[in-house]
Amino acid sequence: MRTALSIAGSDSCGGAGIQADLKTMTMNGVYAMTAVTALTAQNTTGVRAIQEATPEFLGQQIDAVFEDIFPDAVKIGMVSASELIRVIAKKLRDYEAKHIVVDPVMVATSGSVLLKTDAVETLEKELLPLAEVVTPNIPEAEILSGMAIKTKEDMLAAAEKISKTYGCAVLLKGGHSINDANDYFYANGEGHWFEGKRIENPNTHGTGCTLSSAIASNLAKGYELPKAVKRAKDYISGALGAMLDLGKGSGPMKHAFDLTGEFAKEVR
Ligand SMILES: Nc1ncnc2c1ncn2[C@@H]1O[C@H](COP(=O)(O)OP(=O)(O)O)[C@@H](O)[C@H]1O
Ligand SMILES: Cc1ncc(COP(=O)(O)O)c(N)n1
Repeated sequence: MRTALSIAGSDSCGGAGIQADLKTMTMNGVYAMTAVTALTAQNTTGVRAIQEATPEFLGQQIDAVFEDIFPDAVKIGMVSASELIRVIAKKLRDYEAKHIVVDPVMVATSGSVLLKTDAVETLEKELLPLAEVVTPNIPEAEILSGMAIKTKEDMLAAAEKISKTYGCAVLLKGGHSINDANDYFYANGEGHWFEGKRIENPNTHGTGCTLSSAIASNLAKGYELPKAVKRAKDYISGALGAMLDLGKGSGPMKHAFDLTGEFAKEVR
């Protein structure tokens, strides 16, 4: 069985972070492992408190995983502090980790800041150059590219700039635009759109986490990056389309929806 490691924060309400990653990887037929960067006391209305792991303890979790069950892919989500980012980057370099997907989580859907301001630079310098693909949403891409993104053309320019600056592929997610759910993919000097049908579901807590861990799962299974992204888009559409409605705020998605076609055959 193929394996994947999520290095991310825990979300007590189960919709985002480590919990979303475990559900997504499992549903995508991959054995999931974790290294927890922080605990959050969080629900669908917001983040109430954050308790970071110490850098030493985070390093020990990563060692424990790599020395025993070497992951076929690694997804990195919320890492709030520079010291934690540095430990992750060092370990991934030392172990020569494969298929690294970086979701540069900065602000939760509810508006809470999940990455300290001074840590943005560390993330850019230390983690992005290790990534096979980075998956910013529009506000995150504005920070990484230093450009305002107001139009489709701005999305193309920002994705190209991020890719060329950090030497990785970029999937710039359009979930925050009004009319569609089209994401722009740029790699090796070429770009194209991954089109998604916008689903009228206000419950989008954990969409970014889910998409990035679905991409990591597909890379772990041996799919090339563009196909891994396409399948991850199909997965997120299924999870949003299952129309779960829980909690008082932006609720989580349903992962145990009926998988069809290719997916169903693989995970059975
Ligand atoms: N209402 C929606 N309908 C369909 N796809 C969506 C919707 N909202 C977000 N997505 C998709 O979910 C993925 C995560 O996007 P986004 O919500 O922008 O990320 P984040 O959670 O990091 O802000 C993207 O592929 C995006 O296109
Ligand atoms: C622990 C943790 N990690 C990440 C997110 C971002 O969630 P989203 O995918 O909705 O942007 C979150 N709210 N909590």
